[in-house]
Order: sequence, then C-alpha cells, then structure tokens
Amino acid sequence: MKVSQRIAFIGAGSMAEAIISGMIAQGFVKSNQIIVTNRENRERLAFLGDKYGVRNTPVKREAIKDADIIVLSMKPKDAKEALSEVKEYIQENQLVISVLAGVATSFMEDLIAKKVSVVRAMPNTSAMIGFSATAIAAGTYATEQDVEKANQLFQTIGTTTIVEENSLHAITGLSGSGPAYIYYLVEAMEQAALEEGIDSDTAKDLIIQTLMGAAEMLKQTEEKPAVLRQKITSPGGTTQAGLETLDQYRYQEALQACVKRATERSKELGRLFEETPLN
Ligand SMILES: NC(=O)C1=CN([C@@H]2O[C@H](COP(=O)(O)OP(=O)(O)OC[C@H]3O[C@@H](n4cnc5c(N)ncnc54)[C@H](O)[C@@H]3O)[C@@H](O)[C@H]2O)C=CC1
Ligand SMILES: O=C(O)[C@@H]1CCC=N1
Repeated sequence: MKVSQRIAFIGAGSMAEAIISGMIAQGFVKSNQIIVTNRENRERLAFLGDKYGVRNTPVKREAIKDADIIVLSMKPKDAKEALSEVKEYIQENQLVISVLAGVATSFMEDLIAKKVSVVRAMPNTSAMIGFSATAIAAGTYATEQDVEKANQLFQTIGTTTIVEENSLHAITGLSGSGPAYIYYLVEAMEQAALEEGIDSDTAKDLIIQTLMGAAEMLKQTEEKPAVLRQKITSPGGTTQAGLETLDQYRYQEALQACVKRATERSKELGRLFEETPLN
C-alpha cells in the first residue's frame, strides 16, 4: 500500500533507520516523503540521505512543518529536550508516533500541551527487513483512524498488534529488546562451535537455519514449545544432556529474569522521563 503522507523523524538512529528502510523497501512511501533530523550529527543525516534518498535537515522546525506524521525516535533521556524544542511547531492535525521505550503518551501530551494525537509503538530492529513485531497503543486524543494510520505504517515493517498502553512495558522487555536476547544466544552458540573446531561460516549457516527452522516450526505447527522440545529430546540422548546443563545454569530462570528486568527498566525510563527537570 502506498500513502501520500509526509513523515518526519526526530531522531535519526538505528530505530529510525530500521523503520525508514522497511517503509521504503515495502513501497509504503517514496523516499522524498520522508525527512529526518537529529540533535547535531550532520554526517549521519547525510548518510541516511545518501543511502535511502530521504530528505534531511538539522532544523527541527523545518522537518516537522509539512509533516502529516511525526515519529519521535530519540532516546527517552533526550525526549524532554527534543519535545520542548519542537512542541510549539506541532499542530493538532499532525499525528505524533513515539517509539520511545517506557514513556507514557500522557507525559508526551502534557509536554506538547496541545490536544494532539499521540500513538505509542514498540517495534524492533527487525523492521529493517520487514520482520518487526510491533505493538501499538493509542494516547488520549488518538482516534481510531490515527491508530489505523500507525497500524498501516508499522505493517510495512512486519506484524502489528494493537494493545492497551499498560502492556507496553512488558512488550518492550519481550519483543522490543527480544532480538538482542536471540543475538546473544547466537554469539554463545558460535563461540561454542568455534571451540569445538567448526569454522565460523559453517557454524553461522547451521545456527541461522536452526533458528529459522525452530521459529517456523512454532509458527506452522502451532505446537507448544515444550511439545516441540520433547520431540527432540531422546531419553539419554544429546539434547537431554545439553538441556540438563542449561538447567544447571538456570537458563529458564535467567531468561525470565531478563524479560522481567527489561520490563522494569521500561517503567524506570518512563519515571526518569517524568521526573527529569528540563534544563
Ligand atoms: N534500538 C532498538 O532496538 C529499539 C529502540 N526503540 C526506541 O527507539 C528510540 C531510539 O533508539 P535508537 O534508534 O536505538 O537510538 P539511537 O541512539 O541510535 O538514536 C537516537 C537519535 O536521536 C537523536 N536525538 C537525540 N537528542 C535529540 C534531540 N534533542 N532532537 C532531535 N534528535 C535527537 C540522536 O541524534 C540520534 O539520531 C529509543 O527511544 C528507544 O527506546 C524502540 C524499539 C527498539
Ligand atoms: O534498549 C532499549 O532501551 C531499546 C528499547 C527496546 C529495544 N531497545
């Protein structure tokens, strides 16, 4: 689907790039419908301009003046400053989409101090290749059409789920950060393979296909993961030996604690945003 909307990104880091790359690759918008700005790194803006053909400007007012959608894609710690810089230029007919971890739409609405539609989304970096799992929640003034607009945008970079905003902390800890947990797992598997004498290219191919196969099995068979695991685990076999070792290291407990800690961190980021005074 193509839209005629103009989209401004305030913040030009990895998440902005992942979304831009996905939207352009899927033909959702033409590159000249996108404009990016950041705090001060002009080289980064030029890089995105060269790579994706998007427009760029160091002047935030310029970036948002003709935009239909404003995507907030700076770090939560920079959001207060960034919003205070642009709030006077934001108009009530513009849709603000925030991908910031932890920060509630109500804080953003308060800071903008206008009845502007804010939609909060939590994508992940797999957006780059159209495989994000994005959750979306409406702020106070966001209409169904606004949510649908955001939904369409994020559908170009993967799957979407519309949720209540209070679920977004846990979702951030689960699927926002989730790819990093998987990459960390792969790093460990690659290292183990190397130590067992398998060259890294071979290990990489085997690990990637194993991950993709397991993901597709979960999706296509709709079996519970425990059932799929049991089918691999022959009594007294290699898998059992491996899993017992993971249990000794409390792997399951570690992963559960990981998601819970990331969820808690999302809440902390929200509180920090709320409490930090604006200099
Ligand atoms: N990286 C990820 O996997 C995900 C990130 N997010 C969220 O996306 C947001 C951005 O994350 P990343 O892209 O990883 O960060 P990043 O550090 O790569 O990029 C942040 C960008 O914000 C810009 N910025 C900082 N202060 C600014 C200001 N006052 N005005 C305009 N621009 C300003 C920086 O110049 C930079 O371009 C964060 O809020 C994060 O919570 C959400 C989902 C996944
Ligand atoms: O680490 C972070 O704070 C961001 C939010 C989700 C993924 N990256």
